[in-house]
Amino acid sequence: MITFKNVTKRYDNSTIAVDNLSLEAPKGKITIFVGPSGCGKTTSLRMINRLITPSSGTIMLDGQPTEAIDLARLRRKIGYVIQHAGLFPHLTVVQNIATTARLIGIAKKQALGIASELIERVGLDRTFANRYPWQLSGGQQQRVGVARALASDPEFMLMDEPFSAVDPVVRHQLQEEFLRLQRDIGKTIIMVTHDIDEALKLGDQVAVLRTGGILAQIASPQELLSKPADAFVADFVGRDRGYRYLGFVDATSSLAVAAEPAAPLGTEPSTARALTRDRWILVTNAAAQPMGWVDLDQQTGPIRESDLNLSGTLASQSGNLRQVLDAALSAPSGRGVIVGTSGALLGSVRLAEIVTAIESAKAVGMGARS
Ligand SMILES: Nc1ncnc2c1ncn2[C@@H]1O[C@H](COP(=O)(O)OP(=O)(O)OP(=O)(O)O)[C@@H](O)[C@H]1O
Repeated sequence: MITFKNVTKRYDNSTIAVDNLSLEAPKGKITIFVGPSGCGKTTSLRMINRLITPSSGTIMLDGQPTEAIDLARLRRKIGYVIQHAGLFPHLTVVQNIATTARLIGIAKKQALGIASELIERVGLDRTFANRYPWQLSGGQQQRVGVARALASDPEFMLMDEPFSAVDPVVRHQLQEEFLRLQRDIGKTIIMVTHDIDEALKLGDQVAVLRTGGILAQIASPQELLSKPADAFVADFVGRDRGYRYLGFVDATSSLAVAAEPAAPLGTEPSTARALTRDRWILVTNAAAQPMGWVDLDQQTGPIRESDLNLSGTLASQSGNLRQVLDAALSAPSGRGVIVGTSGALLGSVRLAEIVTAIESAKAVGMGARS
Protein backbone atom coordinates (compact mmCIF):
# COMPACT_ATOMS: atom_id res chain seq x y z
CA MET A 1 0.00 0.00 0.00
CA ILE A 2 1.15 3.55 -0.74
CA THR A 3 -0.03 6.15 1.76
CA PHE A 4 0.02 9.94 1.47
CA LYS A 5 -0.36 11.66 4.81
CA ASN A 6 -0.87 15.44 4.73
CA VAL A 7 1.62 15.82 1.87
CA THR A 8 2.27 19.33 0.58
CA LYS A 9 4.69 20.49 -2.10
CA ARG A 10 5.51 24.17 -2.36
CA TYR A 11 8.00 25.02 -5.11
CA ASP A 12 10.65 27.73 -4.65
CA ASN A 13 8.53 30.21 -6.57
CA SER A 14 5.89 29.61 -3.87
CA THR A 15 3.57 27.67 -6.22
CA ILE A 16 1.62 25.20 -4.14
CA ALA A 17 1.60 22.17 -6.45
CA VAL A 18 0.15 19.69 -3.94
CA ASP A 19 -1.88 20.82 -0.97
CA ASN A 20 -2.23 18.63 2.11
CA LEU A 21 -2.84 15.42 0.17
CA SER A 22 -3.93 12.36 2.13
CA LEU A 23 -4.94 9.13 0.44
CA GLU A 24 -4.20 5.42 0.26
CA ALA A 25 -3.37 3.38 -2.84
CA PRO A 26 -4.30 -0.18 -1.85
CA LYS A 27 -2.09 -3.18 -2.44
CA GLY A 28 -2.55 -4.93 -5.78
CA LYS A 29 -4.89 -2.25 -7.13
CA ILE A 30 -4.66 0.53 -9.71
CA THR A 31 -5.10 4.05 -8.35
CA ILE A 32 -5.37 6.84 -10.89
CA PHE A 33 -4.51 10.50 -10.38
CA VAL A 34 -6.54 12.56 -12.81
CA GLY A 35 -7.25 16.26 -13.14
CA PRO A 36 -6.70 19.32 -15.31
CA SER A 37 -3.24 20.41 -16.44
CA GLY A 38 -1.09 21.75 -13.62
CA CYS A 39 -3.15 20.25 -10.77
CA GLY A 40 -0.13 18.48 -9.29
CA LYS A 41 -0.48 14.93 -10.63
CA THR A 42 3.13 14.47 -11.74
CA THR A 43 4.47 16.21 -8.66
CA SER A 44 2.46 13.83 -6.45
CA LEU A 45 3.75 10.81 -8.35
CA ARG A 46 7.38 11.89 -8.32
CA MET A 47 7.33 12.51 -4.60
CA ILE A 48 6.73 8.78 -4.12
CA ASN A 49 10.09 7.73 -5.58
CA ARG A 50 11.72 10.87 -4.20
CA LEU A 51 12.45 12.47 -7.53
CA ILE A 52 10.77 15.42 -5.81
CA THR A 53 10.99 16.08 -2.06
CA PRO A 54 7.76 16.94 -0.25
CA SER A 55 7.74 20.27 1.63
CA SER A 56 5.80 18.61 4.44
CA GLY A 57 3.89 15.45 5.23
CA THR A 58 4.82 11.80 4.82
CA ILE A 59 4.57 9.20 2.06
CA MET A 60 4.72 5.59 3.20
CA LEU A 61 5.21 2.26 1.45
CA ASP A 62 3.49 -0.45 3.44
CA GLY A 63 3.63 1.81 6.48
CA GLN A 64 7.33 2.71 6.13
CA PRO A 65 8.10 6.39 5.46
CA THR A 66 9.91 6.73 2.14
CA GLU A 67 12.45 9.13 3.62
CA ALA A 68 13.58 6.31 5.92
CA ILE A 69 14.29 3.96 2.99
CA ASP A 70 17.70 4.03 1.34
CA LEU A 71 17.21 5.84 -1.99
CA ALA A 72 18.65 3.06 -4.16
CA ARG A 73 16.50 0.48 -2.38
CA LEU A 74 13.44 2.69 -2.72
CA ARG A 75 13.92 3.04 -6.47
CA ARG A 76 14.38 -0.73 -6.83
CA LYS A 77 11.08 -1.33 -5.10
CA ILE A 78 9.30 1.01 -7.49
CA GLY A 79 8.95 0.55 -11.26
CA TYR A 80 8.60 3.82 -13.16
CA VAL A 81 7.04 4.25 -16.60
CA ILE A 82 6.93 7.64 -18.30
CA GLN A 83 5.35 9.15 -21.40
CA HIS A 84 7.37 8.43 -24.58
CA ALA A 85 8.87 5.46 -22.70
CA GLY A 86 12.28 7.16 -22.20
CA LEU A 87 14.22 4.20 -23.61
CA PHE A 88 18.00 4.23 -23.96
CA PRO A 89 18.57 4.91 -27.67
CA HIS A 90 21.90 3.08 -27.88
CA LEU A 91 20.52 -0.16 -26.39
CA THR A 92 18.40 -2.81 -28.11
CA VAL A 93 14.92 -3.66 -26.86
CA VAL A 94 16.11 -6.67 -24.88
CA GLN A 95 19.04 -4.73 -23.42
CA ASN A 96 16.75 -1.84 -22.46
CA ILE A 97 14.44 -4.17 -20.58
CA ALA A 98 17.31 -6.02 -18.92
CA THR A 99 18.75 -2.82 -17.39
CA THR A 100 16.33 -2.79 -14.46
CA ALA A 101 16.89 -6.49 -13.75
CA ARG A 102 20.64 -5.76 -13.73
CA LEU A 103 20.04 -2.92 -11.26
CA ILE A 104 18.79 -5.38 -8.66
CA GLY A 105 21.89 -7.50 -9.10
CA ILE A 106 20.67 -10.17 -11.50
CA ALA A 107 23.47 -11.61 -13.65
CA LYS A 108 23.59 -10.44 -17.26
CA LYS A 109 22.56 -13.72 -18.88
CA GLN A 110 19.62 -14.23 -16.55
CA ALA A 111 18.56 -10.60 -16.94
CA LEU A 112 18.47 -11.02 -20.71
CA GLY A 113 16.38 -14.18 -20.22
CA ILE A 114 13.88 -12.28 -18.06
CA ALA A 115 13.80 -9.50 -20.65
CA SER A 116 13.09 -11.93 -23.51
CA GLU A 117 10.12 -13.36 -21.66
CA LEU A 118 8.76 -9.92 -20.84
CA ILE A 119 8.86 -8.91 -24.51
CA GLU A 120 6.07 -11.39 -25.20
CA ARG A 121 4.30 -10.66 -21.94
CA VAL A 122 3.69 -7.07 -23.03
CA GLY A 123 2.36 -8.12 -26.40
CA LEU A 124 5.44 -7.84 -28.63
CA ASP A 125 6.91 -10.48 -30.90
CA ARG A 126 10.28 -11.90 -29.85
CA THR A 127 11.73 -10.74 -33.14
CA PHE A 128 11.71 -7.20 -31.69
CA ALA A 129 14.40 -8.17 -29.17
CA ASN A 130 17.34 -6.90 -31.19
CA ARG A 131 15.78 -3.77 -32.61
CA TYR A 132 16.68 -0.30 -31.39
CA PRO A 133 14.03 2.06 -29.97
CA TRP A 134 14.01 4.23 -33.11
CA GLN A 135 12.96 1.16 -35.10
CA LEU A 136 9.74 0.85 -33.07
CA SER A 137 6.38 2.62 -33.24
CA GLY A 138 5.26 4.78 -30.31
CA GLY A 139 2.97 2.03 -29.02
CA GLN A 140 5.73 -0.57 -29.23
CA GLN A 141 8.10 1.74 -27.36
CA GLN A 142 5.51 2.14 -24.60
CA ARG A 143 5.24 -1.64 -24.28
CA VAL A 144 9.02 -1.86 -23.92
CA GLY A 145 8.83 0.88 -21.28
CA VAL A 146 6.32 -1.18 -19.29
CA ALA A 147 8.43 -4.34 -19.71
CA ARG A 148 11.51 -2.47 -18.50
CA ALA A 149 9.71 -1.31 -15.38
CA LEU A 150 8.57 -4.88 -14.69
CA ALA A 151 11.97 -6.54 -15.21
CA SER A 152 13.06 -5.92 -11.63
CA ASP A 153 9.73 -7.34 -10.42
CA PRO A 154 9.02 -4.22 -8.32
CA GLU A 155 6.30 -4.23 -5.68
CA PHE A 156 5.04 -0.85 -6.82
CA MET A 157 4.62 0.79 -10.21
CA LEU A 158 4.34 4.49 -10.97
CA MET A 159 3.10 5.32 -14.45
CA ASP A 160 3.04 8.90 -15.74
CA GLU A 161 0.75 9.24 -18.77
CA PRO A 162 2.07 5.94 -20.14
CA PHE A 163 -0.39 5.69 -23.03
CA SER A 164 -0.89 9.31 -24.02
CA ALA A 165 1.71 9.58 -26.77
CA VAL A 166 -0.05 7.14 -29.11
CA ASP A 167 -3.13 7.30 -31.34
CA PRO A 168 -6.54 6.32 -29.94
CA VAL A 169 -6.63 2.84 -31.50
CA VAL A 170 -3.20 1.85 -30.18
CA ARG A 171 -4.05 3.48 -26.89
CA HIS A 172 -7.14 1.30 -26.55
CA GLN A 173 -5.05 -1.83 -27.31
CA LEU A 174 -2.38 -0.85 -24.78
CA GLN A 175 -5.03 -0.25 -22.11
CA GLU A 176 -6.62 -3.64 -22.72
CA GLU A 177 -3.25 -5.39 -22.64
CA PHE A 178 -2.28 -3.53 -19.52
CA LEU A 179 -5.47 -4.62 -17.71
CA ARG A 180 -4.83 -8.23 -18.77
CA LEU A 181 -1.24 -8.02 -17.53
CA GLN A 182 -2.30 -6.50 -14.22
CA ARG A 183 -4.75 -9.35 -13.65
CA ASP A 184 -1.67 -11.65 -13.69
CA ILE A 185 0.85 -9.55 -11.82
CA GLY A 186 -1.38 -7.69 -9.33
CA LYS A 187 1.06 -4.83 -8.66
CA THR A 188 0.26 -1.82 -6.53
CA ILE A 189 0.04 0.87 -9.20
CA ILE A 190 -0.42 4.62 -9.25
CA MET A 191 -0.99 6.06 -12.72
CA VAL A 192 -1.29 9.67 -13.81
CA THR A 193 -3.52 10.67 -16.69
CA HIS A 194 -5.40 13.78 -17.76
CA ASP A 195 -7.94 11.60 -19.59
CA ILE A 196 -11.01 10.86 -17.49
CA ASP A 197 -12.09 8.02 -19.78
CA GLU A 198 -8.74 6.29 -19.27
CA ALA A 199 -9.03 6.87 -15.53
CA LEU A 200 -12.51 5.35 -15.34
CA LYS A 201 -11.50 2.41 -17.51
CA LEU A 202 -8.28 1.46 -15.76
CA GLY A 203 -8.71 2.60 -12.18
CA ASP A 204 -9.87 0.50 -9.26
CA GLN A 205 -10.04 3.89 -7.60
CA VAL A 206 -9.67 7.35 -9.07
CA ALA A 207 -8.36 10.44 -7.29
CA VAL A 208 -9.62 13.64 -8.94
CA LEU A 209 -7.33 16.60 -8.22
CA ARG A 210 -8.20 20.22 -8.81
CA THR A 211 -5.88 23.13 -9.57
CA GLY A 212 -3.79 23.96 -6.55
CA GLY A 213 -3.15 20.28 -5.87
CA ILE A 214 -6.30 19.77 -3.82
CA LEU A 215 -7.95 16.36 -3.72
CA ALA A 216 -11.53 16.85 -4.90
CA GLN A 217 -12.67 13.23 -4.57
CA ILE A 218 -11.25 9.73 -4.36
CA ALA A 219 -13.65 6.93 -5.21
CA SER A 220 -14.32 3.95 -7.46
CA PRO A 221 -15.21 4.80 -11.08
CA GLN A 222 -18.83 3.81 -10.42
CA GLU A 223 -19.07 6.14 -7.46
CA LEU A 224 -17.46 9.05 -9.31
CA LEU A 225 -20.03 8.66 -12.06
CA SER A 226 -23.03 8.18 -9.82
CA LYS A 227 -22.12 10.37 -6.84
CA PRO A 228 -19.69 13.13 -7.84
CA ALA A 229 -18.70 15.04 -4.69
CA ASP A 230 -19.23 18.50 -6.15
CA ALA A 231 -19.82 20.48 -9.33
CA PHE A 232 -16.12 20.42 -10.27
CA VAL A 233 -15.97 16.60 -10.20
CA ALA A 234 -19.34 16.31 -11.98
CA ASP A 235 -18.11 18.62 -14.73
CA PHE A 236 -14.74 16.88 -14.98
CA VAL A 237 -16.27 13.40 -15.15
CA GLY A 238 -18.26 14.56 -18.15
CA ARG A 239 -21.68 15.06 -19.61
CA ASP A 240 -22.67 11.52 -20.54
CA ARG A 241 -21.82 10.12 -17.12
CA GLY A 242 -25.29 8.60 -16.75
CA TYR A 243 -24.74 6.51 -19.86
CA ARG A 244 -21.13 5.68 -18.97
CA TYR A 245 -22.19 4.42 -15.56
CA LEU A 246 -23.87 1.53 -17.36
CA GLY A 247 -20.39 0.36 -18.36
CA PHE A 248 -19.87 -0.69 -14.75
CA VAL A 249 -23.09 -2.64 -14.33
CA ASP A 250 -22.87 -6.35 -14.99
CA ALA A 251 -25.51 -7.29 -17.55
CA THR A 252 -25.49 -11.04 -17.11
CA SER A 253 -27.12 -11.09 -13.70
CA SER A 254 -29.98 -8.78 -14.65
CA LEU A 255 -30.92 -9.96 -18.14
CA ALA A 256 -32.45 -13.17 -19.47
CA VAL A 257 -31.02 -14.05 -22.88
CA ALA A 258 -33.70 -15.30 -25.31
CA ALA A 259 -33.06 -17.68 -28.21
CA GLU A 260 -32.37 -15.79 -31.45
CA PRO A 261 -33.10 -17.57 -34.74
CA ALA A 262 -30.21 -17.49 -37.19
CA ALA A 263 -29.62 -18.51 -40.78
CA PRO A 264 -26.36 -19.30 -42.57
CA LEU A 265 -25.28 -17.57 -45.77
CA GLY A 266 -26.97 -19.07 -48.80
CA THR A 267 -30.35 -19.51 -47.07
CA GLU A 268 -33.37 -18.94 -49.32
CA PRO A 269 -35.70 -16.13 -48.13
CA SER A 270 -38.63 -18.56 -47.80
CA THR A 271 -36.60 -20.83 -45.51
CA ALA A 272 -35.44 -17.84 -43.45
CA ARG A 273 -39.02 -16.53 -43.12
CA ALA A 274 -40.07 -19.88 -41.66
CA LEU A 275 -37.46 -19.43 -38.90
CA THR A 276 -38.68 -16.09 -37.57
CA ARG A 277 -41.78 -13.94 -37.30
CA ASP A 278 -39.68 -10.78 -37.50
CA ARG A 279 -38.67 -8.89 -40.60
CA TRP A 280 -34.97 -9.12 -39.66
CA ILE A 281 -33.00 -12.35 -39.38
CA LEU A 282 -29.49 -12.77 -38.01
CA VAL A 283 -26.93 -14.47 -40.25
CA THR A 284 -24.17 -16.60 -38.73
CA ASN A 285 -21.03 -18.23 -40.12
CA ALA A 286 -19.95 -21.88 -39.85
CA ALA A 287 -18.66 -21.25 -36.30
CA ALA A 288 -22.11 -19.90 -35.32
CA GLN A 289 -20.67 -16.39 -35.00
CA PRO A 290 -23.02 -13.52 -35.95
CA MET A 291 -22.13 -11.83 -39.25
CA GLY A 292 -24.95 -9.32 -39.71
CA TRP A 293 -28.69 -8.89 -40.21
CA VAL A 294 -30.82 -9.37 -43.32
CA ASP A 295 -34.10 -7.60 -44.08
CA LEU A 296 -36.43 -10.37 -45.24
CA ASP A 297 -38.88 -7.79 -46.62
CA GLN A 298 -36.21 -6.82 -49.15
CA GLN A 299 -34.51 -10.16 -49.77
CA THR A 300 -35.26 -11.83 -53.09
CA GLY A 301 -32.52 -14.44 -53.62
CA PRO A 302 -30.35 -16.65 -51.36
CA ILE A 303 -28.60 -14.58 -48.66
CA ARG A 304 -25.18 -13.33 -49.74
CA GLU A 305 -22.53 -11.48 -47.75
CA SER A 306 -23.28 -8.27 -49.65
CA ASP A 307 -26.90 -8.37 -48.39
CA LEU A 308 -25.85 -8.06 -44.76
CA ASN A 309 -26.59 -5.02 -42.61
CA LEU A 310 -23.46 -4.70 -40.46
CA SER A 311 -24.60 -1.93 -38.13
CA GLY A 312 -25.15 -4.08 -35.02
CA THR A 313 -22.50 -4.36 -32.34
CA LEU A 314 -22.18 -7.51 -30.23
CA ALA A 315 -22.28 -7.80 -26.45
CA SER A 316 -20.37 -10.53 -24.68
CA GLN A 317 -21.93 -12.90 -22.19
CA SER A 318 -19.82 -11.38 -19.44
CA GLY A 319 -20.46 -7.85 -20.67
CA ASN A 320 -22.00 -4.80 -19.08
CA LEU A 321 -25.28 -2.96 -19.60
CA ARG A 322 -23.65 -0.31 -21.76
CA GLN A 323 -22.48 -2.95 -24.26
CA VAL A 324 -25.87 -4.68 -24.30
CA LEU A 325 -27.71 -1.39 -24.73
CA ASP A 326 -25.40 -0.43 -27.56
CA ALA A 327 -25.91 -3.83 -29.20
CA ALA A 328 -29.69 -3.36 -29.10
CA LEU A 329 -29.62 0.29 -30.23
CA SER A 330 -27.30 -0.48 -33.13
CA ALA A 331 -29.08 -3.60 -34.41
CA PRO A 332 -31.77 -2.91 -37.04
CA SER A 333 -33.98 -5.50 -35.29
CA GLY A 334 -33.67 -3.69 -31.92
CA ARG A 335 -32.44 -6.91 -30.33
CA GLY A 336 -29.01 -6.87 -28.72
CA VAL A 337 -27.00 -9.91 -29.82
CA ILE A 338 -25.13 -11.75 -27.06
CA VAL A 339 -22.14 -13.95 -27.83
CA GLY A 340 -20.08 -16.36 -25.74
CA THR A 341 -16.32 -16.27 -25.21
CA SER A 342 -15.66 -17.95 -28.58
CA GLY A 343 -17.83 -15.34 -30.31
CA ALA A 344 -20.61 -17.85 -31.02
CA LEU A 345 -24.25 -16.72 -30.81
CA LEU A 346 -25.94 -17.25 -27.45
CA GLY A 347 -29.14 -15.32 -28.08
CA SER A 348 -30.49 -11.81 -27.84
CA VAL A 349 -32.05 -9.30 -25.46
CA ARG A 350 -34.82 -6.86 -26.33
CA LEU A 351 -34.45 -3.13 -25.81
CA ALA A 352 -37.46 -2.99 -23.46
CA GLU A 353 -35.86 -5.57 -21.13
CA ILE A 354 -32.61 -3.65 -21.14
CA VAL A 355 -34.42 -0.47 -20.15
CA THR A 356 -36.03 -2.34 -17.25
CA ALA A 357 -32.59 -3.62 -16.19
CA ILE A 358 -31.24 -0.07 -16.37
CA GLU A 359 -34.06 1.17 -14.15
CA SER A 360 -33.28 -1.39 -11.47
CA ALA A 361 -29.52 -0.81 -11.77
CA LYS A 362 -30.15 2.89 -11.29
CA ALA A 363 -32.32 2.30 -8.25
CA VAL A 364 -29.67 0.10 -6.64
CA GLY A 365 -26.41 1.68 -7.82
CA MET A 366 -27.08 5.37 -7.86
CA GLY A 367 -29.28 5.29 -4.78
CA ALA A 368 -30.56 8.61 -6.02
CA ARG A 369 -32.88 9.41 -3.17
CA SER A 370 -32.11 6.65 -0.74
N1 LIG B 1 10.09 22.68 -10.78
C1 LIG B 1 9.03 23.48 -10.62
N2 LIG B 1 9.17 24.73 -10.16
C2 LIG B 1 8.09 25.53 -9.98
N3 LIG B 1 6.81 25.17 -10.24
C3 LIG B 1 6.62 23.93 -10.72
C4 LIG B 1 7.72 23.03 -10.94
N4 LIG B 1 7.21 21.85 -11.43
C5 LIG B 1 5.86 22.02 -11.51
N5 LIG B 1 5.52 23.26 -11.10
C6 LIG B 1 4.16 23.80 -11.00
O1 LIG B 1 3.43 23.00 -10.09
C7 LIG B 1 2.11 22.80 -10.54
C8 LIG B 1 1.82 21.31 -10.68
O2 LIG B 1 2.64 20.75 -11.72
P1 LIG B 1 2.54 19.22 -12.15
O3 LIG B 1 3.54 19.00 -13.23
O4 LIG B 1 2.62 18.37 -10.95
O5 LIG B 1 1.06 19.18 -12.73
P2 LIG B 1 0.32 18.07 -13.60
O6 LIG B 1 -1.03 17.93 -13.00
O7 LIG B 1 1.15 16.85 -13.69
O8 LIG B 1 0.21 18.80 -15.01
P3 LIG B 1 0.16 18.24 -16.52
O9 LIG B 1 -1.11 17.43 -16.64
O10 LIG B 1 0.11 19.50 -17.34
O11 LIG B 1 1.39 17.43 -16.72
C9 LIG B 1 1.97 23.57 -11.84
O12 LIG B 1 1.44 24.83 -11.55
C10 LIG B 1 3.41 23.71 -12.30
O13 LIG B 1 3.58 24.87 -13.07
